[in-house]
Amino acid sequence: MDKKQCKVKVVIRVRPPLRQDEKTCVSATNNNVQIFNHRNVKENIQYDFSAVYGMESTQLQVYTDCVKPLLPKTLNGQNVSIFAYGPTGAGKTHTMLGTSTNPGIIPRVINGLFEEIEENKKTDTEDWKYKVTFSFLEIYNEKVQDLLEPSGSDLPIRENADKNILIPGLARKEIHNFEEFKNAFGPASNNRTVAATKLNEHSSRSHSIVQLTITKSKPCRTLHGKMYLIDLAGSEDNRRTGNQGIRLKESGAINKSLFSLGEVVDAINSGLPRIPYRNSKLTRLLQDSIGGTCHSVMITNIAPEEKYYYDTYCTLNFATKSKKIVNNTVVRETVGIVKPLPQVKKVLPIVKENESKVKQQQQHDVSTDSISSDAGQSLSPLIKRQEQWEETVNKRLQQLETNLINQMKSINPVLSSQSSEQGDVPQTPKTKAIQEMQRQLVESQAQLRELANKHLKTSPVKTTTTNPSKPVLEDKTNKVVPAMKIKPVEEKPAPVRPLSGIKRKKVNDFSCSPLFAPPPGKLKKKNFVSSASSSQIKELTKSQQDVSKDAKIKSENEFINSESQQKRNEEFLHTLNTASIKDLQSLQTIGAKRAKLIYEWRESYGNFSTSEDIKKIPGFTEKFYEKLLHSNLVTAT
Ligand SMILES: Nc1ncnc2c1ncn2[C@@H]1O[C@H](COP(=O)(O)OP(=O)(O)OP(=O)(O)O)[C@@H](O)[C@H]1O
Repeated sequence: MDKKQCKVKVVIRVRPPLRQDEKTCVSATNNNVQIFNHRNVKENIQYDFSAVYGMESTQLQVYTDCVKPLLPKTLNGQNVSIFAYGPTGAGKTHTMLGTSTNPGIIPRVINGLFEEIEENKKTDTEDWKYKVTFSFLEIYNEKVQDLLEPSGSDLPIRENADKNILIPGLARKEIHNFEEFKNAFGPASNNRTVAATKLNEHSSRSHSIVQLTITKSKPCRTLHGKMYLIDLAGSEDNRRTGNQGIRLKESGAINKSLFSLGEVVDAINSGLPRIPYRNSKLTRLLQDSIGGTCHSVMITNIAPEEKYYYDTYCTLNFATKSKKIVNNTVVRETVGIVKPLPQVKKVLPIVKENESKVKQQQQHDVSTDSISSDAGQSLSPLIKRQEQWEETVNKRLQQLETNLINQMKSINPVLSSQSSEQGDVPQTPKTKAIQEMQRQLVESQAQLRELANKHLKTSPVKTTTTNPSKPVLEDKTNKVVPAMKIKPVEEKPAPVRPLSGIKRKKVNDFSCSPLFAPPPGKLKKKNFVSSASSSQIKELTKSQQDVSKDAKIKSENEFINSESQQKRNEEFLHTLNTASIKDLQSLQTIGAKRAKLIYEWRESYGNFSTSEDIKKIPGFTEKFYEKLLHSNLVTAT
């Protein structure tokens, strides 16, 4: 079989505006979609696809072009999947199901199959027998549910020895004509999980899947074909859907499985050897019908209204990524209204270069099979290198520290526990020795700070002195890019305090400088005190010189609680609202994709009123926000 046929074909369908007075931002021609950013009138983005169905397109046209040619393949033992993808309210259900007066793909396929069978029977030279069965299921909140015979239980997905995917217990109904299908499908549709959201009165809250199996047999030979017709749940921006509670939970499951589907489509269309089918029920189910020797079409539905701009933009990017790799000819270009032509020429090579980077990143992602919400975050090599270095240093420090604590405890566990309870250490020769030890500790802390400052001046991530108010990052290619301010660690004398008072703070309660940010969750909260003989102190002193984190932790905690935090916060918000993609990327924990998302969100919806607003961007979780805020506020010092 021609390998090209195994790719996922991606087409676009634009639904007409639902109200005449709504402003639109999409224009479609045969192979091209343009979207206009109402916030930036100079910008329109163009996407090329092998097929684009505009607002005037009919159900018949979409069916005839995209689906009908695949019916003979199913009848000859091949697997096919057709799915409608897009944001909520963009026309997926309309495309797949339609209405009684304007039927969509599902009813047309059933009719078409029986017509095709009749035609085949007329021309078949051998006595083939045909059998068509259908099942109807939904995946709701990652649970597989039978819609033909609902039982409420989550059906398992299995793979047999021939690598066919099966759902034991799923009802299957044989049908001989369209009427029989309609009679079974109609009532079953009422079992589907549908609810009203702010954007769609009848929003599908699950992926609904019609599975058709077609058996063509004659003595000693049987061909098994399978066709999936899928109305995917809509990708959702919960800021606009107003989803809460159960709707919000549904939305999380929907977005996660769509993300997995995107990964699978990308992997297939990139020709990767390993496809991450197992990351969601949806992709697991589709394993034998998408990629490999199967034929798949993704009909990408978009809505033309301005209010859908960001959804449309994201959806087209999702679709373009797939399409780009299939044909290698897709051009995504940003054209200035004033001088469109020269800009087109300039942008093309950059897009190609980005394509190869994206491809490399995808290969890495798929090989590690990661689909966490952080999967989209790709750290720049510069920051990665720095993080690796920090981790090594931190591990070493932790090890030394643990040794020190253990040794102290082994020296005098009784005193250790007493002191931690009572807070005071009696003045004995041993405690004097401790005080000496503390003094040395403070000294070594100071030494470490000095080293840290030296490192900041010489490390690959460095500040320039030309304009202290606006430091820059310099990368290996000697390109100078603006960055967040990185100040050297402040030279504050750390107060001498009894060891009994030292309490380790949980590492993720604070974040140290870029040099010494500890890996999360490695240190545990500990109270300790010790006393030691002078010989033992000698032994420990060497370790203490390396262990100087306490003073650092304290000074940074002081900073976090200081008044200037508010100012830093404002600066951080300012960066979010004004920085270019490159600048955003230079923030701690923000990778290329997230930087782009922040930038695009800002372009679409305007400035963030608080830094917390970035949680409204899909994929920016509370946890990520806290990590981002914390590390950048501290880094900025
Ligand atoms: N091509 C079209 N022509 C006319 N009306 C359409 C078209 N596409 C969609 N609509 C109408 O737009 C509205 C939303 O469409 P639909 O319910 O199909 O969206 P959806 O993408 O399935 O949304 P959800 O993901 O929330 O289920 C419906 O009222 C539908 O009739």
